[in-house]
Amino acid sequence: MIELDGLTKEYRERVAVDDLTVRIEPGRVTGFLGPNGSGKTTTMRCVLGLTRPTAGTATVLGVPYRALDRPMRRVGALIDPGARHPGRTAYQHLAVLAQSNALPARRVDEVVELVGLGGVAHERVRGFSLGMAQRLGIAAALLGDPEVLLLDEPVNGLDPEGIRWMRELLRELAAEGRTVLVSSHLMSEMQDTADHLVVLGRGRLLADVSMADLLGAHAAVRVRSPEAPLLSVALGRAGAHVSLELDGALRVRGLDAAAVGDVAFAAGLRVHELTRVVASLEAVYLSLTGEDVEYRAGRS
Ligand SMILES: Nc1ncnc2c1ncn2[C@@H]1O[C@H](COP(=O)(O)OP(=O)(O)OP(=O)(O)O)[C@@H](O)[C@H]1O
Repeated sequence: MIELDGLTKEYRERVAVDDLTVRIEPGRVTGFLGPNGSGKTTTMRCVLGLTRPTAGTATVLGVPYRALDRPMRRVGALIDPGARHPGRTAYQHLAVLAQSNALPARRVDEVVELVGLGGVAHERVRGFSLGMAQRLGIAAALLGDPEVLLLDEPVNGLDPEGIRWMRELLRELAAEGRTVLVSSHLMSEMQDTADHLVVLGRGRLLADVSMADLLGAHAAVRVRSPEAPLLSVALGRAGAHVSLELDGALRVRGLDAAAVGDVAFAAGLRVHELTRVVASLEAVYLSLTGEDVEYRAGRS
């Protein structure tokens, strides 16, 4: 469990995190979304005691991070994968971390295998690709077998196989009852990975919602009928919001597919297609954050 209460971080003339109150629950993957500069990394840094909040509190497992006994056994983080000694091998890097945190040396072998770095564990980190460096960062985060994980863009640099591996790993970790907070800009990936979403815009909380509820609220029904104008009127009378698609089909909100079929039947109108349309997280996210994007190409 991670709890933020009125968390605020101000830099000289910029509010990076603005009065953020939210609980990140265990047992599920929580996606942490927001446009560039919306405060995700700053929030994670506050939780990890790396950045001091201007106001408010961030606790993890009920206490501030710095008050945790043996923190690596409780909380794992991937926040700055570049921060490591380039002359060390992956194995040495993890062994130093394990030793300085009183973790058993065998755990190094376990996490090296877990993240798929077995073949390159004795190569210097200097020559690692972005994806290999990410895997090493994940290995370090998992070293203490922690209950809570904070991962800042963990799929950055991973190839499709790596992305799938990461998705399965995060889902397994959450299924084991851990708290998993993960930021990403890859919406299709997030849609397949996260159970819950926390969305920021300019440091403020825009949404704290389950994936099912968010996408369900934007679901629609697509219906084609040779009598579309009449069907549109009938659906409107039944309380639906109806719009016309480019190919002449109707897009219906406010009624599910069964209800749309029933309305058509009751009105004696023929239906040639009836499809439930699941919203994409990308579309919903863009409509949610549209006003709160700070950096946008081509904006005057
Ligand atoms: N050390 C710092 N000094 C001054 N401003 C900072 C500092 N760290 C972050 N900021 C500013 O705070 C805001 C939030 O940045 P942050 O990195 O937390 O956003 P983010 O949501 O993680 O962005 P991205 O998706 O691009 O990684 C940005 O405007 C950033 O420029």
